[in-house]
Amino acid sequence: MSVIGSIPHPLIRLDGVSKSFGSFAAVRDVSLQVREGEILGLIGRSGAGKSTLLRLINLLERPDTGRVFVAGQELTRLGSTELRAARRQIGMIFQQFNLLQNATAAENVAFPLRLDGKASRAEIAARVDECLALVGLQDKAASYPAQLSGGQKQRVAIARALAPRPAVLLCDEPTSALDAETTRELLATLADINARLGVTLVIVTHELPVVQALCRQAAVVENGRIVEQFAVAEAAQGQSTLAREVAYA
Ligand SMILES: Nc1ncnc2c1ncn2[C@@H]1O[C@H](COP(=O)(O)OP(=O)(O)OP(=O)(O)O)[C@@H](O)[C@H]1O
Repeated sequence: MSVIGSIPHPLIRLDGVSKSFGSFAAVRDVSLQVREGEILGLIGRSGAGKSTLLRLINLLERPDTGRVFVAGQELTRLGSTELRAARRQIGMIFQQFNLLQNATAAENVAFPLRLDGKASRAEIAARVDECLALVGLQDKAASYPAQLSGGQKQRVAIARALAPRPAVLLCDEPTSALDAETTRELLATLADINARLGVTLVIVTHELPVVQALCRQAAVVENGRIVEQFAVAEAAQGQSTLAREVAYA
């Protein structure tokens, strides 16, 4: 099923992707296209397969069948060295932030750049400053994760994900551990990153307000399939009751 129709030169394209865990089919024959600069929400009930679908985009989960393309490259054909290089195009953030606890905010942001081994110390330091500024955390460069609030930790995670200048940012329930006010601020930061840097966002959430606040497109995931896809502005006018039911279930 092609849910966003046929987009010329989509930035992300999944073709007939399936993934099972043992005998359980978590994602079933999903096809999806995401245009460059898009903000797409994947919504649905717990266990519907949203996170698995997201992780198939950067091959954190390898599909059993189907093909995955990002920025014109078929990831499902790449060997491990090429895949590592291709993944620089794809940043990711998680519900529980996944920061290195024994490293400062600046060291966390520098981590992917150090791993990459291409930039000089001075270049890394400049990029770290830039990325912490993007998320409004320059003054926390020397703080450790334990000294930061949940919202600040997620901002460090965003800065770290952006450091290698990805084209795509995958967000797996990025606000589920945050209160309402912090959620609003974080979603504004993500919208700003999309607008200023043109980074394409794909965000998994079970909260419809998150989709309404941030996304332009939404896809409803149910039993491992995309069962509905819609433009969020239309849904706000009351055209998608299914989405509302699913998200609030
Ligand atoms: N590594 C794994 N091994 C076994 N089963 C898994 C694994 N990852 C996911 N699953 C199962 O696949 C199904 C889909 O999981 P997934 O995390 O993609 O759902 P989700 O829609 O993101 O739900 P949630 O919001 O609860 O995370 C669930 O039933 C889950 O238990």
